[in-house]
Amino acid sequence: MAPRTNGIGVQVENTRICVVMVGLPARGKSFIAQKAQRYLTWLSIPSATFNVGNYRRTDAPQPSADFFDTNNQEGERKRRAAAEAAVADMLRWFKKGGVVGILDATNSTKERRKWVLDIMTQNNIEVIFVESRCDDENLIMANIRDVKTTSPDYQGQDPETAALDFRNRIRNYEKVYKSLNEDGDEDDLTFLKIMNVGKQVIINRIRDYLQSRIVYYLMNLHIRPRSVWLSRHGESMLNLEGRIGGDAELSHRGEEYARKLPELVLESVGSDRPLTVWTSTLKRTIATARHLPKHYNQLQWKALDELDAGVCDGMTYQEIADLYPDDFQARDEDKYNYRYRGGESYRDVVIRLEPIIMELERSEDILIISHQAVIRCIYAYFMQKTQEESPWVPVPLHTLIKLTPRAYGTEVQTYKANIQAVSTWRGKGSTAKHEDPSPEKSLFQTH
Ligand SMILES: Nc1ncnc2c1ncn2[C@@H]1O[C@H](COP(=O)(O)OP(=O)(O)OP(=O)(O)O)[C@@H](O)[C@H]1O
Repeated sequence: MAPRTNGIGVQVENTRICVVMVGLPARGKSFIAQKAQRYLTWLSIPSATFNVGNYRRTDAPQPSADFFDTNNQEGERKRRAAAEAAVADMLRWFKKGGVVGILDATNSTKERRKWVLDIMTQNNIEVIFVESRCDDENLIMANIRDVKTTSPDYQGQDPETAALDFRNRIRNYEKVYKSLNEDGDEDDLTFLKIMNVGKQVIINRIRDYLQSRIVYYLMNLHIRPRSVWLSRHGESMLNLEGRIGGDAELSHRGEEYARKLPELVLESVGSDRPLTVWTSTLKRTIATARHLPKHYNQLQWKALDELDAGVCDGMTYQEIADLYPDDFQARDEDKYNYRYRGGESYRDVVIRLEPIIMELERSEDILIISHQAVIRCIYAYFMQKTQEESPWVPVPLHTLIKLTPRAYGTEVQTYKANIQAVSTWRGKGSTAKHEDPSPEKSLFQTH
């Protein structure tokens, strides 16, 4: 059997990594875990998160702070049982082909970390500990209000009482908490310690490529409020003819969209704070960005160029179906993996977009003007679309999409320019030049 590879080209046949989160409550462990899982899944690396709190809730659905007191034996027993159940499930999942399993729990004592390390090592699974430390009281309280008072642990309770109880829960953990290698005797462990949301990071004994990708990604995360805007170029001359690829000029209506875009952006930003604009290197995206304010920084990325249709570049779908019927069918059957002859697949596009995603994570407000397939891939990253779904997502022309990352997900808003354009969406099996996606396919709530 050929070795399994994935979106970052790593052979993962023998690699299995358990990422063990470490840190007091409300330090963003679940936030970090779900982002890492989303990134790895997007790159086709089988990954899953095992949240010990979810296991504990089956036995203790709404515990008060004293449940987490280390002198509470009943509480200790139940928390230990929850950790054991999560680890057992993770091991079963690894046996079925999992590659990166994330253990989302406080793991705040050396004993607990050693326990996980021993089990994983016995099963030939590498372990990286990822600790989030934060001593910014304001941020901790904001986190508690943001996500903890609405947690199932406090369902139906007064938010202020819940926040207070959660603060007390943290105090119970603080009594026994040991930061990674705090006493100098965990120096052999592989770990990443993130202090105050990346102000300082410590990296210890990172070994292979996949470990270093995970660490690099996590080092780049930030939580400053921001949005990412996505727009396709204005309608092009080839869009009018229903031809794919090429490097055409904008149509008359496409030009109109380019002129309207600054107003649309201003409306959706809600202030005159400047955005950084990334376009592809193709004429139609550069022309679409041309009327944006001069004080917006603009950058062209080759990685944002449209999916390369190889020998089919410049053809209509009907021409492709006539000339390459087997290819046409193969693409419909597995659009994510189908690679045009001499061109690219969606999978290839995701690989070349990986540096874009990394840069997006590091950045603040960015407006990306790119192409249908590329925007589908970026959208899939933020919205966790599967490989089956993402190549079919309708991304209409003359529409601005605003993505705003939140604690555990991404909010989407769309702004229509109300300038007519052809539809370039195509349903499975169809060779129509311009087909409207059925209303239920329309994903976006429009402004
Ligand atoms: N590195 C970080 N340091 C502090 N806060 C962060 C960090 N990363 C994300 N956050 C914030 O943490 C909040 C989410 O908290 P989260 O639920 O992930 O905490 P947790 O550590 O998993 O808590 P618990 O142990 O109770 O599950 C979000 O509001 C997010 O903005």
